[in-house]
Amino acid sequence: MSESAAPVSVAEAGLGLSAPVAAPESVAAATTTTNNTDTNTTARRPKKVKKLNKKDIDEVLMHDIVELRGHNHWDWDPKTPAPFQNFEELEVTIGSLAQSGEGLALLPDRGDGWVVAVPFVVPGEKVIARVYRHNWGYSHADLVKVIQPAENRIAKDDILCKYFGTCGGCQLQHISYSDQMKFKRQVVENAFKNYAAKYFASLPPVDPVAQSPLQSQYRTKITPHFEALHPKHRAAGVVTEPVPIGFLYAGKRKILDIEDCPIATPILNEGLKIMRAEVQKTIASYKKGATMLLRESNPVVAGTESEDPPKTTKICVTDHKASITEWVGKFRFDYPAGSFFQNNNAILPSLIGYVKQQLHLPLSTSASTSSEPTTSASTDAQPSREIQYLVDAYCGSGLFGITCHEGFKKVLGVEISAASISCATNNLVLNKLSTDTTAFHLDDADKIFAHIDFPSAETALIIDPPRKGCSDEFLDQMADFLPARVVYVSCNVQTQARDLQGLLDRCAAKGLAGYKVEAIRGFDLFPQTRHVEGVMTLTRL
Ligand SMILES: C[S@@+](CC[C@H](N)C(=O)[O-])C[C@H]1O[C@@H](n2cnc3c(N)ncnc32)[C@H](O)[C@@H]1O
Repeated sequence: MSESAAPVSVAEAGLGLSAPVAAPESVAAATTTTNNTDTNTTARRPKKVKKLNKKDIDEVLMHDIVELRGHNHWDWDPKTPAPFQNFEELEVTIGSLAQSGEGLALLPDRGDGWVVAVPFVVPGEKVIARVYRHNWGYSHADLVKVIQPAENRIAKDDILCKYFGTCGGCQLQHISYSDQMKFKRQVVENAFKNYAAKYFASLPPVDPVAQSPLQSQYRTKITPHFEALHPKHRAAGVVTEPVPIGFLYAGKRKILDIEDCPIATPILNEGLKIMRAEVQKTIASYKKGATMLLRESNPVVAGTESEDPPKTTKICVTDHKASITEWVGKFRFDYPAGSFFQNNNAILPSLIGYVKQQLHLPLSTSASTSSEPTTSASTDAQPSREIQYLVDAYCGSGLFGITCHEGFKKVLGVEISAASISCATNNLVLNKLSTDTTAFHLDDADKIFAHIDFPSAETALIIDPPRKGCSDEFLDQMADFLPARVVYVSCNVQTQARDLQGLLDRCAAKGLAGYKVEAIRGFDLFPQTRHVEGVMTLTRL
């Protein structure tokens, strides 16, 4: 990271979120949110984990707490008791926004500088928070009331969803979309600062986050839950009132009844109404609760070739095994409803266009351009002369291998799920790609290079692993093979940054120059939530 792009807090980064100001009339001056009750009085010390995984959200939060507190939190005495009564209500001023989307408030006079994490707030705001769970030097709290809202808090009437602040699905609807983009850029930067710390000074500035064309009605998959009736009521066939069907409350393992989700596509909300009615009618037949699946699809006969993408009608599919049909630009993908596919179709053309550009950056020159992502998945990117082969690791049903195949002599995808590989192979046929030049293999990505005879100096590698990131074995073999270009796509920027450091460490241990990081950029696949997709491009030195 260059001097000029030195890390700054979210407030400093130009969000204008820091100064507390008088409440405009229209602003929600009082916001009551979740009422968590699972308090304990002893602080829990998280293990300082070497291998970050998706459960380590507390560890990621610690980095934000250290930044706010200004001294090393890892030295904090774990025996320090939480300086609060159970469910104590406190007036606090929010100092920064953590990557979890929670606001952090430092209480210098409590417990040697205790920190309180409060959801649905904006830096600079003065709020009443009720603490309910204590960790190592910080406590989680519910937001009780905003007493001095920030100028840029979205007015209550303009907030997208009436369940915002109660539902655990979205964290950011109370801040504008442009502020969400600044926040997410900072999340990406902080991930590299904290998890690729050894190499942070040499990284290029993190590019602005690419926006989603749709900021609501974008999710093509939702999974609402419901609980079964109490056994006593079920046995007696007594249904006193409808069961809640929806998503988890913020901070609680309890289901909030939701009849409409504004970030889901319209057809999914129509499907949700029908499914909710059916579940209520048949609730007595459920011995256990369940998670429903609703996925948007295009109405074509699955597996058969068809014309151009249909422009209008969509359908809602609820059977896990049924086949979904989805277009990304000119490419068609069929896959089982229950398997992985990206959930924001609207942004995929620009994500794919950007990945194509990055794959084909010239190898020999410094290509640290922060070019805007293109808007079409069929971008005619010219292949660099040197790169001829593409490996798509963790390929799923072939999204990157198929959409990015142009300009490569051969493309090979590897994936551990047999169902996904069979879809990827079928998708080759549907898109009329030659199976001589593009192929998908069922295997563990950890053994990917054992089967590849592409020359490494002419090979580009796309990595798109699950949230836990790459294994040590995967990084070992990557450092042995040394592909000329790597484009790493990830829904977890912390594990992505950790893997960068792991790869560069391995190269350094072999006395190799390793890789130059060309670009790091977030893509907003998840508007209104704290999540961001990271894309990082590397060139072998
Ligand atoms: C985030 S998804 C990406 C899929 C695909 N690139 C896409 O965008 O649709 C990660 C994929 O990695 C696969 N996967 C998980 N562990 C794997 C492993 N050890 N080897 C190969 N594939 C794996 C999962 O089945 C899943 O399809």
